[in-house]
Amino acid sequence: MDAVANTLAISCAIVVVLCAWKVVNMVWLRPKKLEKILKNQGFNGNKYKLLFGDMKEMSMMFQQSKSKHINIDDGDEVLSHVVAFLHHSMQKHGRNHIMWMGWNPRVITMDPLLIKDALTKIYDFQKTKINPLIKFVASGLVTYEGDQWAKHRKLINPAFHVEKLKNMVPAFHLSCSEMLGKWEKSISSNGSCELDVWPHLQALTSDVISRTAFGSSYEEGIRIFELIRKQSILGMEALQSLYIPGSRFLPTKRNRMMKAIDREVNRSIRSIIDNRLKAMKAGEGNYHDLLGIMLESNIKEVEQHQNKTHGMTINEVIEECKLFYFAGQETTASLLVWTMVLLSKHQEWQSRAREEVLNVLGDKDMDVDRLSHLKVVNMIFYEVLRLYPPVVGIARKVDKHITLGGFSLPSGVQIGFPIMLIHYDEQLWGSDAKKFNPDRFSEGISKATKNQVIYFPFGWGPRICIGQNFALLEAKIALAMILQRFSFDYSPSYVHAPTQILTLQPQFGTHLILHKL
Ligand code: HEM
Repeated sequence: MDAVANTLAISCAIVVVLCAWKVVNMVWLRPKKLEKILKNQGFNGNKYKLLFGDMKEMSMMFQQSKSKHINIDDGDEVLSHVVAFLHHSMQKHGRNHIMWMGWNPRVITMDPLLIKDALTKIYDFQKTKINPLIKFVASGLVTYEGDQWAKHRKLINPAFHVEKLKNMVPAFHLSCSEMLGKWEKSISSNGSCELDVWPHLQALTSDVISRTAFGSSYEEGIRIFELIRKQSILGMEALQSLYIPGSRFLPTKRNRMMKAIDREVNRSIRSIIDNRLKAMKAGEGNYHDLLGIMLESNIKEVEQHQNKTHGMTINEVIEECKLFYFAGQETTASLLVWTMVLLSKHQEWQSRAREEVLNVLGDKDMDVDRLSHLKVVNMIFYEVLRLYPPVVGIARKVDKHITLGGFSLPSGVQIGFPIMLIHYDEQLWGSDAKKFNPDRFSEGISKATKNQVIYFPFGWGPRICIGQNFALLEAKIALAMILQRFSFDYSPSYVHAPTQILTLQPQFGTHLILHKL
């Protein structure tokens, strides 16, 4: 008996020692080893701090920046407001440096060749998984790797073909008309009104996703949008704090809320999909929406290979639908809101864009071919996406030893591509980098960037945003319709405070004066 008890005690002791060793290795020995390897190659950065790395300082700087109002004309102020920690650490440690995401080192690079190389090799440089709670906010295609990613990308691609997008123009148009109808009602007898356009633009892009994804109205999807918006705020909070492995299973308030929201969103989307599948079986309805095209592409693939593993499961389809809301809604609202802000500031560009819209479209119907002639509007969008990219940075990680541009990156290292810092960089863009100048895009993106990867608001390489044409078409229609009906300017109560809540958003709304034309 004693022998059994002894063996048990020794086994337990070994397990405890092994676990303790694993934890010590994870939070101290391994980070210190990686720090040494990276420092020896010239990457400077703050010294690794146990468990938190740079997270505490990052969170503190984020909170401090939130309480400040900034000068729209001062690019450095904008940067130190939006990406406070990164901006500060790049100034302190150089263009290629390291920062600590908890116990994981992240190499931040401003080098276009490294960016190009890493974003092309998608099998070597994979998405970072910082906090598993983020899966409640964005899962599906954006998070998959390898064969699973390739399969989903192939199945979802047809939904975003330009030919399919053409069929969605009436839905874009209808959503915009409804929003502008509300704006018109707010106009007072002097022909003007003050309006916070931010919630209206958010409602517009929600409405558009609802109609184009599900062919249903915003009213039906309203609960889904609200829930997904709440979920992104909780997700952003989770991202700001250190993730302790396994803590997602603890019954904390945030965990419980995120799980409850997720259950409810899944239930709502499943019911939409079930109804759709029934309608498809009965040969009813139109299948020109994202869900219809995705289900059709899925069914075709399964039939072609006579094998269900070639298609997506219903749960996977639900994840992709959630992703459309998340990835497509706030991002496009962000593009539109910063466009209105910058055109309020730069009235000459607002006039040029309106003149073009009236010349090209007049009172004719919107169609994709006519919209493609809006050159000035395009240049304005490119410049807005440069200065106010809805996604301010992306990251990857390496799971095995990789060489990148002569640097040796051991397994466990992450790489950060600070989109916004790169877009503002004077070495890459010239001395007017921080100024609003759509003319730089007058001969297209390749000319403006001299064919370097220094402009990537939609990401770059095989994993480039699948919805970029969708977003730009939607934004074009919305801006054209706004310019046809209104001119706009800042209200005295407008406060410029772009802030990152997963996407780049106006912290205090966007109060503008609208004048009916
Ligand atoms: C102005 C609007 C938008 C911006 C700035 C934007 C930005 C981005 C960026 C930067 C990425 C790459 C992320 C990475 O490489 O880590 C991405 C990927 C993605 N975006 Fe967008 N996006 C926009 C609109 C949309 C829309 C409208 C949809 C769908 C309705 C969408 C769906 C996706 C998806 C599914 C991915 C993942 C692609 C993959 O991994 O293969 N996005 N987006």
